[in-house]
Amino acid sequence: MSTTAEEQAKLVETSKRLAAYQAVKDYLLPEYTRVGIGSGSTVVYVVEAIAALGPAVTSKMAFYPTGSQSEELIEAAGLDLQYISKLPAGRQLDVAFDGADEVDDDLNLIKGGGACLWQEKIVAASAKQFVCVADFRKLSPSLGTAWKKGIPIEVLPMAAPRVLDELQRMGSQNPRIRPGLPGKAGAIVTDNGLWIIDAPFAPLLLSKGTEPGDGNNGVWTVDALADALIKIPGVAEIGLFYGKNGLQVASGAQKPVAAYFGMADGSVEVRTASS
Ligand SMILES: O=C(CO)[C@H](O)[C@H](O)COP(=O)(O)O
Repeated sequence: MSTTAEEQAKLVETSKRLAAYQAVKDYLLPEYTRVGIGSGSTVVYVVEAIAALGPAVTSKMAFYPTGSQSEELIEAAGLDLQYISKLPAGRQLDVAFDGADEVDDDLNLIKGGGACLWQEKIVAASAKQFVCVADFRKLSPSLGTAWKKGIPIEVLPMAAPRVLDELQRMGSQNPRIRPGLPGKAGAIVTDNGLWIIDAPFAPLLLSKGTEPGDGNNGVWTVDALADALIKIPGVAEIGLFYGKNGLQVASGAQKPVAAYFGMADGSVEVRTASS
């Protein structure tokens, strides 16, 4: 049976909400005091689920945003807004929730569809546990399969032409500076005053158990590509969240400990990191 675009959009929203409520139920413990809040449309439901717990649970918690959108979400929900820049050295967030544009079988992520990737990575890596929430469209065997717009890369504007050249040399097909939203002339400007380049690559190989793909034949493993991208002069941060997961390192993990997917049949699929 075919679904209309409107029905499909409703299904997607329902699945985002299901994933968000389940993730909050499983990972937001009442004793927690510091919580990271990511960006995007799925995180709206995370904040809704948290606010629904009421002040008896949330009043002892501080919430740390990943940009101006999540700042507004936290404030509008009446939750205590704090900043990661004020988190004392040696302290971590108890948990951080965020969405993703694509999630592979190894829980590597593409993020940055909403242009918030740099702060998102800092907040995720500042948390003891990073939990991803998404709808069924984000599940993918390998990054670059479902999300075709390219890997979001945050760049210093003056370096953008050189970065584009280098990305093409690395095999990216038609990397582009992301334009501003309707009504804004020129490039999109991030919360950090930088630009975003979207760089499509051929689907990325999982790093685990694979010969390192170094791009020589146009094929990269996630880790090899990420390590190469972050070294390009002018690149501030990349939208690949990769490397070790939160079970393997005490802090600094970019990969989630668990990813929650709202499915089209109304169930929630949970994928957890293996050690
Ligand atoms: O990385 C992000 C923003 O930079 C978002 O988490 C990602 O784009 C997913 O967004 P949505 O929940 O709207 O699908």
